[in-house]
Amino acid sequence: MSDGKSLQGFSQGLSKGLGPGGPLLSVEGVTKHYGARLGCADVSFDLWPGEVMGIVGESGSGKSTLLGCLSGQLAPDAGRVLYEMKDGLTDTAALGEGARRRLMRTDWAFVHQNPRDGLRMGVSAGGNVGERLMGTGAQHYGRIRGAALDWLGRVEIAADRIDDRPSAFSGGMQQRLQIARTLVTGPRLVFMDEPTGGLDVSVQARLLDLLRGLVREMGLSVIIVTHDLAVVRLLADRLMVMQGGHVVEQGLTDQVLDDPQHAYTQLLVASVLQA
Ligand SMILES: Nc1ncnc2c1ncn2[C@@H]1O[C@H](COP(=O)(O)OP(=O)(O)OP(=O)(O)O)[C@@H](O)[C@H]1O
Repeated sequence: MSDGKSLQGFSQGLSKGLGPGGPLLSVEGVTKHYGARLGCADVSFDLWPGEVMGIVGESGSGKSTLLGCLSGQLAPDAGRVLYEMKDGLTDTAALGEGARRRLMRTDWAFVHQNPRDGLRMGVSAGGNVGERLMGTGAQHYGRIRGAALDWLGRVEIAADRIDDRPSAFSGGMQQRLQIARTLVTGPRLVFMDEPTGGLDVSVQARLLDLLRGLVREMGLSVIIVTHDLAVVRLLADRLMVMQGGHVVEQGLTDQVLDDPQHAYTQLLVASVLQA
C-alpha cells in the first residue's frame, strides 16, 4: 500500500476531524514505563501552531522519555499522540512505516543535544543540508547547493566552509549546522532535546539568539526539553514542569517562572536565582 493510501484510510478511521484552526499536536494521557520503573505518566496537552512548549525538570524527571514518545521514537504504554494532517488530527502510532518516515523527513524535525546524532559526520556541511532536501524530492543540483549556501548563511557559517566536514567544526558550529539541516525542509513541528547543552555559555547565548530568530521568523511549533530555565525563559511560550515522571505544573512561561505554584517549581526557580 502506498503512503498516500495508508494515510488516507487511516485518517478516515482515526481522525478527530477538528480541521484547521485546532491544535497541531494533541497529547492524551501518554504513559511509559521501563519494566517497573516509571518514565512518564499520564501527560496531556495541546500544542498550537506557532507555539513553543518548554519541558523542564531535573535529571531523571522523564523529559527525554516524554519527548521520545511524542516524536515517535518510543512507543507509549498508554495514551495517544495526535497530529494535524490533511484529514484532521491523526493518531501517529497508527501511521504505516512509510507515512511515519515521510512525516519525519518533511513535517517534523528533531534537534539532538549532541550534533553528531543529527549530522552525518562523513559528509560535507553542504551535503548535510542538501541531503535532507533531497529526502523531500529535490533533485536539481544547483538549487540544492543554493539552498544549502543560503542555510549556512542563516546559521552564520561562512560560505567557504560548505565543503568541509562537520568534524572540522567547533561544537557550536556543528550545532548550527544541525539546525540548518533540520530546518531546510521547512518543518511544521520541531522537537529539540537540550539543543544548547554541552556548549560554552557565550556559545549558548549566540545559539539561543539564532534559534529564537528562526523560530519566530518561520512560525515554527516547537517542543523543547531542557533543564535550563534561561533557555525556556527566552524561547518558550508555555512551560511544563516534570518531577518523577509527572507534570507537576504547567502554564505560560513567565507566569510559571515568576509565580511558581508547585513546591518543586519554586525550588527549581530558587536554585537558579541562587546560582
Ligand atoms: N532505557 C531505559 N531503561 C530503563 N529506565 C530508563 C530508561 N530511560 C530512562 N529510564 C528511567 O526513566 C526515568 C525518566 O528518565 P528520562 O531519561 O526520561 O529523564 P530526563 O528528565 O530526560 O533525564 P535527563 O535530563 O538526565 O536526560 C528515570 O528514572 C530513568 O532512570
